[in-house]
Amino acid sequence: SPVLENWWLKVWSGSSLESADAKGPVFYITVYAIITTIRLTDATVWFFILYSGGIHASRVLHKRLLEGVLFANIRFHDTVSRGRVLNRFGKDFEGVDSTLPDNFGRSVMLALSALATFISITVVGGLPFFFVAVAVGALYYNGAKVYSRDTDGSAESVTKSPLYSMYGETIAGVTVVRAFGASSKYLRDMLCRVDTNANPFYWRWGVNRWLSARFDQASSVVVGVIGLLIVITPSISASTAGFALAFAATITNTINFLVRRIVGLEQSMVAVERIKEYAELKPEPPEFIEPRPPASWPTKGEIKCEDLCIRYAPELPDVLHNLNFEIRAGEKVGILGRTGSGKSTLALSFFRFVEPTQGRIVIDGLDICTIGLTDLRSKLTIIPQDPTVLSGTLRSTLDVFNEYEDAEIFEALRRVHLIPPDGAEEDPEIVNANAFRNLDCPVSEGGENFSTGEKQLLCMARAILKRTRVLVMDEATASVDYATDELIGKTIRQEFAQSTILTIAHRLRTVIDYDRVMVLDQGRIAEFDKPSTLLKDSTSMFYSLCNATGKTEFSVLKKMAGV
Ligand SMILES: Nc1ncnc2c1ncn2[C@@H]1O[C@H](COP(=O)(O)OP(=O)(O)OP(=O)(O)O)[C@@H](O)[C@H]1O
Repeated sequence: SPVLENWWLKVWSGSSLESADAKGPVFYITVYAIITTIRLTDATVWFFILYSGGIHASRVLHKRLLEGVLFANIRFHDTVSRGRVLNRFGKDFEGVDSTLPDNFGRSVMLALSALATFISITVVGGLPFFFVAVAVGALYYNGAKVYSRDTDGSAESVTKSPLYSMYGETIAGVTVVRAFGASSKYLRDMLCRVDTNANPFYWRWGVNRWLSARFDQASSVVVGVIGLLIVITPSISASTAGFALAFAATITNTINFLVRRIVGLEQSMVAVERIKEYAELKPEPPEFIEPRPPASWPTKGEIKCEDLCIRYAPELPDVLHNLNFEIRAGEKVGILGRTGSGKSTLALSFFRFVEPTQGRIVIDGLDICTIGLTDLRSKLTIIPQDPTVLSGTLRSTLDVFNEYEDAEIFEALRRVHLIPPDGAEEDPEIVNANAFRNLDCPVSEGGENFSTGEKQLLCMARAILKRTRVLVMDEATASVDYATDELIGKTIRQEFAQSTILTIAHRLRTVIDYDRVMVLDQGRIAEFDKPSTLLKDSTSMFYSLCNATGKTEFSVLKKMAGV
């Protein structure tokens, strides 16, 4: 269109000189208006198509990224900081949403415009103009190469992740940071990271200005050379000369912006590349595998571990070494061992958060690696070390899938002693103050409005509602007082009388009356027997663990174990 407009201006300006039957100004203005209207409509449609396409691409990419990150294996979440993930969803998507379509559209438009300019100069001016155009092109190309090399768009993105990470971590740990009087240190660190992140931006604009200055110089040369050519070529008409000069002046501008847009496009594509990297992460195994296990699986809760070896990543050493054991249906087993002996890893392996590198886990005759993750995880219950409660209401926390009646939920809360048993005498003021009586009571982010012990009890109530055949508890009552722990212990034994229970415990009282205890030592089973049998053997590790609790506690433990 600009070429058409300029061409028409040339025709118009040359008409009175070159032809006898020149038309009136209304004719020329009308044609010029039509050309301009076409140009405007064309640009509007072009940008509409471009932005609709951009938004569609963004949606597709966002969906893929979200699925990629949500279904990525646990190792990814272990090793990649939240800041990096947030950066992909934030800054990188901003690039795809807003700058990518614009850069793409304008790059194409400017490239076409530059091409049209080159062609018109050549057609109108002949071969000398063509050679000048090629020389100018080479000059610009050289500048563009330096510009592209020096404007590394990824630097801005890469330095943003530590900023996000630090922001998140500092906000989450603000009380600890203040308690240690480290606020100013963190502020300084944060400002350092902001500087590091702002640096590439500053230099990018420096390079932009360099490019403009360089191209302006080139522009002067081009206009000068064309002016000289016009002067020494008397055969060129005044309108053609004006046309060539007008284009020479605009071409520098066009190419300047073309180069900046192409480099911008390159940088926007870096964002796409980064999003694609996370969208194509190795996912966890499938949710469902046909044939699916029977709906009633596991009916008994028999567990068999055969030669089980677990490691967190191929490059890391084994954490569990060739474990072989069997747990009978309905058996209650306590798992003990020093810190780092692999207790939590064993618990996680039942849910395939870490996959066995060797061996297998069989529950009721079914190798758990042969079934889908949803089927597996919905049939077992884990109460993890770190109680996870999401924001919402008490009801949505306890009954995530909206499956239970209010009465059932209250019953579960009663069983974990968050509300007193039916018929118990209560002070009306306490009744009103007890948040657990109201299922619509708000639960803030991460359950911050509850104590850790209360959160553990909420997780326990959730498990009671679900009531599965296999229950794994990882220090589930570590933050609960002794008296409540004992009451919970009783509840668990009643509610899960038919279920197999594996309990990781630091408090020996929790597991002392269990059927058997397994003592792990550096990822190997050191002892696996009845607590009373192990207590009778003064050389056993279990005996020394109990003995280490002190004289009084040791005699209580012995009594509880029936020794
Ligand atoms: N996500 C992880 N990535 C890599 N190694 C891990 C990971 N989690 C645990 N480990 C390693 O596995 C070993 C066993 O850890 P695990 O958490 O199973 O011990 P634990 O007996 O449960 O300890 P604790 O009693 O402190 O909870 C440790 O040496 C630890 O370094």
